[in-house]
Formats: sequence, structure tokens, C-alpha cells
Amino acid sequence: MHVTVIGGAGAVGSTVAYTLATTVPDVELRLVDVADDAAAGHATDVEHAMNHDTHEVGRSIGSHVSWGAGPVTTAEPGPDAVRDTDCLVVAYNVSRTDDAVGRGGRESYYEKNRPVADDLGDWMRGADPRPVVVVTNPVDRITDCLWRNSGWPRESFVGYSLSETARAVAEIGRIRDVDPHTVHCPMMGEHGEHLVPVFSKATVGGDPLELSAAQRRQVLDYVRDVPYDVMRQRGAAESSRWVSGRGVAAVAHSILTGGTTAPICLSVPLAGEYGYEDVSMSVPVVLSSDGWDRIERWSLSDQERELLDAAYDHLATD
Ligand SMILES: NC(=O)C1=CN([C@@H]2O[C@H](COP(=O)(O)OP(=O)(O)OC[C@H]3O[C@@H](n4cnc5c(N)ncnc54)[C@H](O)[C@@H]3O)[C@@H](O)[C@H]2O)C=CC1
Ligand SMILES: O=C([O-])CC(=O)C(=O)O
Repeated sequence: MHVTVIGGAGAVGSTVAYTLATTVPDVELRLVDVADDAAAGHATDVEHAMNHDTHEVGRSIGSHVSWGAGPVTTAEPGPDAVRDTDCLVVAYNVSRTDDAVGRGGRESYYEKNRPVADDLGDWMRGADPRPVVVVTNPVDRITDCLWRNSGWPRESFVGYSLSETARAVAEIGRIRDVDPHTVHCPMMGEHGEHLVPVFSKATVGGDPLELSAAQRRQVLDYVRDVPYDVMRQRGAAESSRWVSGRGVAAVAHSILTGGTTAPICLSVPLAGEYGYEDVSMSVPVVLSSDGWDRIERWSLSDQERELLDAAYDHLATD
């Protein structure tokens, strides 16, 4: 199983690489980054992390044996970087300024990240389609841009937005005083201010979740605020590498092992589903070994539909 991470020396890219290296047997990784020295340093370090499985103490944590896994290689950005791999993870970021750590900050990366997506899409055009997990922000717009430039099927592309669910269940767990692992709350819409918690499909312990309007508002505010709180606490240079790294690695692994039976909300290019087209945004998709193969049509509450319309209106404007 070969995975290429574009932006592999970054906080999220290197965490995705580490997570795959330490949890997936027989994984091979390629780190692609303009920061070539940093990429080489991460490649050496992550490859060594796999070698703990050669002794009993190393095997006592986690359950797999990664003999046969590796190597972890590096490559410069360019057309060859998107060839000869089973899955691409796109997690580059051109630069982040200190003032980008407030609500809505993700949008401010678009101007600088868009030209790289244009180049990357051109390189994809010359290669065979393969699944692409997009992380780079603003993720809905970058996913759409990569898809359009690549000429690959839209089913190859998923934009990562699962951290919202991981964050929402933490807050719901606190509100309801339950273990967050018993909660599920899917999130549609934009990875940003226009996210849409699908409370009508949310469950606790398998039962429908009951929350007051004020509690729903509290969950929404928490999910909007917390990534920026984390950035402010750690410094603007890196984002939420742990929740994102694990979630992205899980999406890539799920695709590479055949996909899902149940839908999961990720950002995909829409062609009329839910009445929207010409944008990518998070909707429930069933993953397949090529990316995804089906968008589920959920019946939404009036309020969820209103919020989703607002997400579409926002993403449909440049
Ligand atoms: N969708 C989501 O849920 C999340 C999205 N993000 C986004 O992921 C991106 C990466 O975040 P971090 O890892 O925290 O940033 P980072 O700054 O730590 O890493 C970005 C990496 O991209 C590299 N890079 C820059 N231009 C490049 C190019 N042309 N080709 C290849 N590599 C290039 C940089 O050298 C750096 O190593 C950001 O856009 C961030 O906003 C981050 C977390 C969650
Ligand atoms: O804004 C960022 O770079 C981080 C981000 O998307 C997240 O943690 O959800």
C-alpha cells in the first residue's frame, strides 16, 4: 500500500505519515515537500519508528508487525510526485500569518494555496486517476479546484472534514455528561463557518440525541472556535495535527482497504445532489477503493436545510 503525502514535512502531513507508518502493515510512504531537508528528516525518523516492531517491547504497543513495511522516501514537487502511488494525501500550505488564527481564517489561505492546486491538478492530468484525500484549506474550494484541473473523476476526490465530528462529540459528551465515544453527530456543509451539524441524525448510545436550541448553538460555536483556540495556544505555525492526522490517515486507510458500507461526511464535488452543483462540500458519501461511489440523500430538518443552503451560497461565490 503506497501513500504519497504532498506537504509531507508539515505538521499534518508528517502526522499522517507517522500514523500510517505505526498502524498499517506493509505501508510505503512518499513525502513530497518544497522543504526537502525537512521532508528527508521526517522520512528517516518515521522509517525508524517502524523498526520498534523488531523487539518485544515495541510490539507491546499496537498490534501489527510492520516487517515488510517501508521504505519512507521523499520526492520533489512535480509531475512524477503524483504517479506510481495508490493514494494521494494533499496537505501542503504555502504560508500562514498570525492574523489567520481567528474564526474564518481558513479562507485567507486560498489566494496562496490556489496556484499550487492549479499546478498539482495539471500534474494529475498527466497521470492515472487514484484516490485523493484533500486536507489543504480552504478544503472545499481546494478540493473543487483540484478536481476541475485534474480531469479525474469526481469520485477520486474527498476533502477531509471529519475533525468537526470528533470535536462535536467532545462537546456533546460534556453537555450530556456521557462518554463522547457513545455519541455520533455527522457534519455537512463547509469546513468553516458554514458547517452544518446534522442533529437530526445524531445519536447517543444509539438513541436519537435530544438537545435544546441553546445546547445546539453551544455545540456549533465550540466546533467553530476550537481549531483557532488550539492554534492560538500552540502558535500560528501549525494546526490541529493530532485530530486531523489521525482522521486523514483513517480516511486514506479506509479507501485503500475497500471503503465503507455506511456513509461518512466528506467534501466532494457535487453534480446536483441536494440541489447543488459547481461546488464541493461535505455530504454523506460511501467510500470505495477508488475514493467514493455514492452520495446518500438524507432527509434534513428545515433548519439543517437552511444552513446547508447558506453553506452552498457561500461556497458558490469566489
Ligand atoms: N481539512 C482539515 O480539517 C484541516 C486542514 N488543515 C490544512 O492543512 C494544511 C497544512 O496544515 P499544517 O500541516 O498545519 O501546515 P504546515 O505549515 O505545518 O505544513 C505545510 C507544509 O506544506 C509545505 N508546502 C508549501 N508549499 C508546498 C508545495 N508547493 N508543494 C509541497 N509542499 C509545500 C510546507 O513546506 C510545509 O512543510 C493547511 O492548509 C491547513 O489549514 C489543517 C488541519 C485540518
Ligand atoms: O484552519 C486550520 O488550519 C485547521 C483546520 O482546518 C482544523 O483544524 O479543522
